[in-house]
Amino acid sequence: MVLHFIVNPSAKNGKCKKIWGKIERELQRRHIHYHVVFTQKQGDGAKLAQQFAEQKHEPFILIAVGGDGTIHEVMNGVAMYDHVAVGYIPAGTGNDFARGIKLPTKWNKVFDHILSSIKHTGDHLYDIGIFQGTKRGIFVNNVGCGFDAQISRKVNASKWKHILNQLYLGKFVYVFYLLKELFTYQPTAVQLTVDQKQYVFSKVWLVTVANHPYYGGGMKIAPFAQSNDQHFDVVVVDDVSRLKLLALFVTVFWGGHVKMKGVHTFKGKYIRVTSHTALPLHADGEQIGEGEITILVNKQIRVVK
Ligand SMILES: Nc1ncnc2c1ncn2[C@@H]1O[C@H](COP(=O)(O)OP(=O)(O)OP(=O)(O)O)[C@@H](O)[C@H]1O
Repeated sequence: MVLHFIVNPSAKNGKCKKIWGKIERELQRRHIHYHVVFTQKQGDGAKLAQQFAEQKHEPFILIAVGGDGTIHEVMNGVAMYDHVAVGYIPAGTGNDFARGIKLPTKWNKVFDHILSSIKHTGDHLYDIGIFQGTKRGIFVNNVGCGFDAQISRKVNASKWKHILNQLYLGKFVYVFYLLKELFTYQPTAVQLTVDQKQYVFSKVWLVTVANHPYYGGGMKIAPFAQSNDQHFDVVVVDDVSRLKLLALFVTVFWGGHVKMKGVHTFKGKYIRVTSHTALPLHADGEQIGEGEITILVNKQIRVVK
């Protein structure tokens, strides 16, 4: 058997390249046949993954090495092909997908798990979500509408992000924009459809549609979400003061925010979010434009872990 890898050497501020070096030595030490390709820029993960899937006709395992952006791209490339099982070795800064599927934190433990799963054909099924707004695609962690998407949009556009990331101070850019938007963002009326039911909220800060609990590098935004139940958890934050929203960003680290007044939770397979204002949107932290969005549980993919 040959293991196929897609590695994003730039993930974790370039540390992923070193982690791959260690994985490669381990593969050679164990005499495991492997084939590796490296991403060179944004979008390569999806293209390379799709190329693998189209070239191969027998079932195979494709292992992504990088952060949430890398697994997002790889899943987008292979989600429609039933002969691919995906593995993931976390080597990013946030690693929410790894938390979501309960992977060990150390790469060598994940690697051992993958190898023993392969021997015992221990694949797990993972829900794949499809979003359709101004853009269409697959998400693996969550889709966000509103305040949080606005922060990630500002962070990604910031010239400071790259500079501070190099100094391992990238989180400060998030904190800066979180505080800035906390004082300037205008909550808006939102109509939400979850399966056949419709809800109207008047002052929405954010709507998150989550496949598993974790978000933004370990925040437990949807504490009860399960990535294999073929449903998504929806969290709406509506009509809370700016001060309370700040408190929410503390309690969210242990999932305590779901008990706060103004936080509403739902579960469904079909979710639609509309608003009269152009809501900023993200999928797995990547910008996907603004406006209305529809989200569906699409299918399940085999994950080796
Ligand atoms: N060779 C490359 N150079 C620069 N960027 C790349 C390269 N290959 C991929 N990318 C892009 O890097 C971005 C970040 O990658 P990724 O999310 O995996 O790492 P991270 O940001 O360190 O981790 P996390 O998302 O878990 O915080 C992705 O959007 C991806 O498209």
